[in-house]
Amino acid sequence: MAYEKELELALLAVQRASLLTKSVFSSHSKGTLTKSDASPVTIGDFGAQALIIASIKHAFPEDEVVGEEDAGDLRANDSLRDLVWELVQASKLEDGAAEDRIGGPIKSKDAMLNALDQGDSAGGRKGRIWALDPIDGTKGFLRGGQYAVCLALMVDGVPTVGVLGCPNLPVDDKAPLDSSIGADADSGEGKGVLFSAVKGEGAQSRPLGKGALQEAQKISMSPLTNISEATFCESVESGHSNHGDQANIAQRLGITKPSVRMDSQAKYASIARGAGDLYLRLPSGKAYEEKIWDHAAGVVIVREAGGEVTDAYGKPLDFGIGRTLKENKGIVGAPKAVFPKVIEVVREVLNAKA
Ligand SMILES: Nc1ncnc2c1ncn2[C@@H]1O[C@H](COP(=O)(O)OS(=O)(=O)O)[C@@H](OP(=O)(O)O)[C@H]1O
Ligand SMILES: [Mg+2]
Ligand SMILES: [Mg+2]
Ligand SMILES: [Mg+2]
Repeated sequence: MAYEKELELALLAVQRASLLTKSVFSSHSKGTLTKSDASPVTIGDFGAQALIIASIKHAFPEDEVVGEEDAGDLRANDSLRDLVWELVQASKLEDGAAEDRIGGPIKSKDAMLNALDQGDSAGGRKGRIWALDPIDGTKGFLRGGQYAVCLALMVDGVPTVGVLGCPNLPVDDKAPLDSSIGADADSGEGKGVLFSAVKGEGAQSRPLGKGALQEAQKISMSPLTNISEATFCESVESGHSNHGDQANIAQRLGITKPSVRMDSQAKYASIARGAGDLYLRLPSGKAYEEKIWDHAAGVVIVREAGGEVTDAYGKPLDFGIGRTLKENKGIVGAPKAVFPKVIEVVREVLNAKA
């Protein structure tokens, strides 16, 4: 199998970081800060990024990383830095051999800050670059809703290996997807899934455990024959995608089921395993460049499960031009068989506004 070592490293690193985020949710003060774009970041985001980058650099020292966070706030705030350090030290896989394969514990506070700062790659079209979102859906995480730890390896600008850790999704791939899934105050007890895919090799899910990797099973998108029976997933925040346009598209497709709103790339995971069908993310109107770490892992997983993902105009997503998808607007994901119909209707709705 291609990229076997990269996949195992990504699965174990995402698993360890997902366990860190769960421990922040259940027992720590979350150390929440507000970033310059008014979005939240917590000690969970910092700790998860440091651990994952340390694992990548242990196994593949030459690889670059495009990560959402950096160590700036921690370098300026001693007590926050100490909180993250405590958290990082406490986050170990229960299986010693698995923990060793991802490099074991980070050696010092300085090493932790340096790892965090190594997510500073400018991205690009050449070579091996990892895209990392240590907590996607930070607002969902804070509420006890959906969030995801997201890691993808891009090779020459093409997402090639993708892993999503979704601690608050049900283990059962076919569990019904209703609108309560993205809601608040989920303890995550008995839940947690690791999704993964390698380009050309299919997509899988397995329970999110605490030690060695558990057995995986193949996932695939639902063989949707009647599009009016589709379930579509969208963001919780109306500022992140246009709920009005999305409702309009659903109506034109004859969809009567209410949308399922949830934070994070848990949306991609949910359609990839056939629990939902469509992912609609229409531009919210404000000038916004989608970040590659918000999509790269989910896109490989959906494609390998039998889906297609492009921007809202049907244009291929270009992950090779930097840290953002600046040549794309919005995102649409659907099973391959119905994708052309979905894009046709999305274009109609966008053209009607132009
Ligand atoms: N204006 C705007 N438009 C589109 N997207 C934005 C915007 N602002 C932020 N973001 C990014 O959205 C990430 C969360 O996306 P979601 O689809 O999960 O949105 S939501 O949280 O459910 O509302 C979120 O990821 P995290 O920061 O990792 O939580 C942001 O990177
Ligand atoms: Mg963020
Ligand atoms: Mg994100
Ligand atoms: Mg994030």
